Amino acid sequence: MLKNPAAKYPVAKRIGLTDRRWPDAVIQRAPVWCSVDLRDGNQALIEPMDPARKLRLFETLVRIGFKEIEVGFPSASQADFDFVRMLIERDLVPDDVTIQVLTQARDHLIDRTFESLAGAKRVVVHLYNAVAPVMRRVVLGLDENGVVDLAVRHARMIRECAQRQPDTQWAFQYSPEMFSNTELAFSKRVVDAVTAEWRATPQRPCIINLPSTVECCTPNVFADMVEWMHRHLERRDGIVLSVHPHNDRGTGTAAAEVALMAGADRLEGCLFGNGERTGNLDIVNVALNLYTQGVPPELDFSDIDAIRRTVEHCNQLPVHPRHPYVGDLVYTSFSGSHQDAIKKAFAARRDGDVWDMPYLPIDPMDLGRSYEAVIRVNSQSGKGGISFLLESEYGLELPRRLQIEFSQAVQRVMDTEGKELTAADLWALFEREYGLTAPHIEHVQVGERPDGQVQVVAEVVQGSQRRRLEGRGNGPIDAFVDGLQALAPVAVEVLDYHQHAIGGGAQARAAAYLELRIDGVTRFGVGIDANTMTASMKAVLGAVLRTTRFVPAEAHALA
Ligand SMILES: CC(=O)SCCNC(=O)CCNC(=O)[C@H](O)C(C)(C)COP(=O)(O)OP(=O)(O)OC[C@H]1O[C@@H](n2cnc3c(N)ncnc32)[C@H](O)[C@@H]1OP(=O)(O)O
Ligand SMILES: CC(C)C(=O)C(=O)O
Ligand SMILES: [Mg+2]
Repeated sequence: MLKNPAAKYPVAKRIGLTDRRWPDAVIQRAPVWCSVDLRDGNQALIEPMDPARKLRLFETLVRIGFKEIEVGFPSASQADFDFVRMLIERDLVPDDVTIQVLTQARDHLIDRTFESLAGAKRVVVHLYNAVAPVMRRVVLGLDENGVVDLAVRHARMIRECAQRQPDTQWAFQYSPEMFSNTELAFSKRVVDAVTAEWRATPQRPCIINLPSTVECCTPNVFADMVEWMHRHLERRDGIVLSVHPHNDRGTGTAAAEVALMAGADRLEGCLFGNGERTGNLDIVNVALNLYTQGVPPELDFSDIDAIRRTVEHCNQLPVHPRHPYVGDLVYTSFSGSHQDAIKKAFAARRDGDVWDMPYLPIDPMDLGRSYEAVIRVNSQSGKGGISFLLESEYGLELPRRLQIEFSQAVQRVMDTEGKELTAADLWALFEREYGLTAPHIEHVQVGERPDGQVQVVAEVVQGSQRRRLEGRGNGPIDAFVDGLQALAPVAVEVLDYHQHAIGGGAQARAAAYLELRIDGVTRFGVGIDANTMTASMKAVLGAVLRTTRFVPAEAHALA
């Protein structure tokens, strides 16, 4: 790399718009959206879409709610020509949707374009030619007058072709290609000449589309350029001002948003940002940015994964796992402090609250995603994430000190295995750690003795062994602890007790969490059972068996 890049790359330009208004603007409504997936997106694919894929994507775009869809460059290839014919001949374009087709400013291409459009109901014919200095010099070999003449002659040709097909409702669009690399005064000159040729009026507006064909400046400079055009173009009230950002600097979304603030009415882009090189503007990104600021985007992404699958199938390109709003990992927190905040915010959330969720800019449910992937546990995670998964997947509401205790057990596993632990892994570890599978307690009888004390009789089943337990005390847990002495002679003191139901109705079970001091060591026991009392006894038994074993069975054979 160069020590002085300015020797090779020109220093960033400034527009000098000292009274710019866009920084204070707020986007209050959705722009007119135009999908260019089937043209700009398609022309950038390793293998352009076959007709079946094109049609599938077209139908998806319609379902999402696009009213303007650029369906191809019909003069470029037989495939694009045939696709346009198919849409028209099979009447596949809904009444509220307008198809758009692109053509270069070249006579034979315009003729072929109109040939493809015979019988169409509504069409935007999109004309472009390059206007940037490098393109004038190197590609077209024309001076400024020559480029204006090229644009106007072909704009006229389009108007005349359209007049010969009066049954179609025509609209015209012009793009000064490489607008972002062009002197503003020259862009204005070409555009004014084209809108004059098309006689643009508020009643018959045309679309002027300003492309950052190659994104080459910071978004604020692009915004200045758009605002300058917005304020200086002739016949502005007869123009729908559109922008077509690409993403070469990775700021396509920002450029589009500031362009809307600067006066643009319409955005062209592709789903998930497919398109030439680094892609076109990602329409989903901008639409959902609006949504998360309370503006209805007028596009429906309520099953975003189905849309992504279709787009991946049609483009034969994957969507990155970190892609905004849609990637596999974008609603997932691995790190402990994020998980802790998310868990607490979910617990504090009430129906009707505004969305104010740390680390989650949108409710995944709104896009048809679940909360399942919101928290995933690895070595960066803490108690919050672990207990969130046990609660959301298994209904366990662990008390805080148990969360701390269990997270240490999880961390020990993490330290040796270093892999992600799923909710099922955590559950298996929890069952093992707290002895939830064995032993069982059966035939529990709780009664009151003549002296007012409570008596508990139960059977403890461990593998093939059955052990009788009998004890008395001030309450059932006290009596159970007393009975346990004969099986496992340890000092047990109950420090704290939590309990809740898991599930509801006939299937409901109780979870009991007891914090005990056993021979001076503080430990938790966990019990789950259909019966509340049995759940508590299981919790005591589980905690005792975490510290000691039963005395041999022979000494206390079942009565
Ligand atoms: C920024 C964009 O996305 S613009 C859209 C770009 N999309 C595409 O190019 C995809 C479809 N394109 C194609 O299939 C072909 O390029 C075609 C059919 C349009 C033209 O094919 P060809 O006639 O073989 O020309 P080729 O592709 O080599 O294009 C270069 C010619 O077009 C001319 N040209 C390039 N841009 C323009 C323009 N905007 N207006 C007029 N002429 C142009 C060039 O000067 C060159 O002319 P020359 O042959 O006299 O030197
Ligand atoms: C045809 C034009 C609008 C284009 O795709 C671009 O300049 O990027
Ligand atoms: Mg483009």
